[in-house]
Amino acid sequence: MTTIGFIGTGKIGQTIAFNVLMGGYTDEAILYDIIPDLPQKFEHELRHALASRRLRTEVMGTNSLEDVSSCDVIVITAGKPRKPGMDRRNLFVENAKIIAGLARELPKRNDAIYIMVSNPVDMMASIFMKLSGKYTISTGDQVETMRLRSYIAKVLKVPVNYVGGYVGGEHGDDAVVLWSTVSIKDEPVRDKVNKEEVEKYVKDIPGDIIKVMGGTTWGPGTIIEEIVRSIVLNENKVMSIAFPHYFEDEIVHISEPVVVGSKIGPSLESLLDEKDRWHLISATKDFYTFYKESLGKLQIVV
Ligand SMILES: NC(=O)c1ccc[n+]([C@@H]2O[C@H](COP(=O)([O-])OP(=O)(O)OC[C@H]3O[C@@H](n4cnc5c(N)ncnc54)[C@H](O)[C@@H]3O)[C@@H](O)[C@H]2O)c1
Repeated sequence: MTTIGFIGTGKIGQTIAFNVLMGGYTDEAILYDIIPDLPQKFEHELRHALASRRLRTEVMGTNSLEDVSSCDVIVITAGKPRKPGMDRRNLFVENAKIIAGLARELPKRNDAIYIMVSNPVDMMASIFMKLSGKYTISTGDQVETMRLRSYIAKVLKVPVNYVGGYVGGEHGDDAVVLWSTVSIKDEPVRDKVNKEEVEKYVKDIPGDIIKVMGGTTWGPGTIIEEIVRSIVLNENKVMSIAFPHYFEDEIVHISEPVVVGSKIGPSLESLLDEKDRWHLISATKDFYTFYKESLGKLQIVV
């Protein structure tokens, strides 16, 4: 029996929950938000969709955090989204307060897996794990990884399943394409693509979507569902998600290709070339510097 909890049922929370429930692999879902009646009405929407698909998943909308306590996997999307032109890191203070509150208030199960989605996602995962002591991952650069593959497939006019490769580091503007992993039909990509153009696309496209559509929903909503599925069904897929790394005196969440199943790991970092590994170390240091400074500003909360 698997129960999945969703903390936050706004735009991205709804999309992930819908995708997960339509996958038919969970027995129960608990939907939680602070907005009165929102999760309850979303519950009805999902019940109608489940009836149409003839799926027997139980679903409950609630405004009580206590109800999420028995879940096996908990997806956290609570928090503010960025506005057009805004950097994800600008959300740090506002969202850290929400995430710190959840880390303190959420009745915890020791063996649950917490999946952070709220931005800046990797730092929110680190804060949640630091304050709650519970194992937390972040959706990290799996979203960028799919943006990378889709763009290369489009420019080279090849089926997207021919394209391999991962993006790593911190989710957002500092993400790095791990070029030693990028391949077409298992052959290294070499100079078949304009690397600068690819990197620009991966970084710019979410902001461009936000300008027109108000937020990114369908891409991340589907990609994050795949992370949930890989954990629940123990599929052991290699994905570029961020998991806890111990650096200096902090836990930091940095993405690199790693096996994702009911347990996270092993990492495939040792298979990357020297340049890509150097980029990951540099991303870790940069993360740490910003994170430490920002934690300092949050002294009242943390
Ligand atoms: N990791 C990714 O790839 C990715 C992709 C898309 C969005 N996001 C991030 O996800 C977050 C949510 O985005 P959105 O578009 O769904 O925003 P949204 O405003 O539509 O939804 C956020 C929801 O969080 C709820 N909320 C706020 N505080 C809460 C609390 N303490 N407990 C429970 N719920 C609470 C709000 O009531 C709201 O319903 C943002 O930080 C956004 O940047 C991340």
